[in-house]
Amino acid sequence: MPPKELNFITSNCNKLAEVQMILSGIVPLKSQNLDLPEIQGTIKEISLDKCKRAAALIQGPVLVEDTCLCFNAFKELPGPYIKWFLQTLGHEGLNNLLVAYEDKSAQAVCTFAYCEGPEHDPIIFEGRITGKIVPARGPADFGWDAVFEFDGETFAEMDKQKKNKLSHRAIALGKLKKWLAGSDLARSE
Ligand SMILES: O=P(O)(O)OP(=O)(O)OP(=O)(O)OC[C@H]1O[C@@H](n2cnc3c(O)ncnc32)[C@H](O)[C@@H]1O
Ligand SMILES: [Mg+2]
Repeated sequence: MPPKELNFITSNCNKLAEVQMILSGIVPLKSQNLDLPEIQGTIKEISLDKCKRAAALIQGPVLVEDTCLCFNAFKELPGPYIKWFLQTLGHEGLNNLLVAYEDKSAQAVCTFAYCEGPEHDPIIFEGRITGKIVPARGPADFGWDAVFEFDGETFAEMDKQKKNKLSHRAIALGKLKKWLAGSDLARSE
């Protein structure tokens, strides 16, 4: 039997709110608040491992997501370690890291992984958007949104609906939606 809903495992309520908005009317979404251990590795390896851990814990189908912020001048670091960089250095510190470089461009990368259960291989959906790192503007309530500028606006200044149409997360979920449209999961709604 195909699952009738997606179970998004995340400890981040801001991510959850965006995923709820983007998937609204597409597929029923439930969520469990778990902060899963994250390995070191490539973006793909981290998401695959996170998904397998979640499926083993929940003993059922799960959707997980990992977000990276990759500075091009830093050859894509901090990447998956952005959470710890942000927590330690703050918005100003992220800007200071790039002071010595002319290239302030950065890629926001969102990688969803879905699997049907502990015995199944996860499927990956990635979304990527290029912007630049700027001094903070707008509300500081979601991660690095205030220092990531895309098309003249930081994500924090941007209307939520607009962010959720064009963001790294929207691009990744666009791929997930296409996959759902061709799968039993989408038909089971
Ligand atoms: O439980 P999980 O889903 O892992 O939630 P998390 O908050 O630990 O998230 P990550 O491990 O993916 O770390 C990504 C970091 O980037 C931040 N972040 C994620 N998506 C973002 C977005 O769209 N805009 C700004 N910051 C974001 C988030 O707050 C973290 O500090
Ligand atoms: Mg995390």
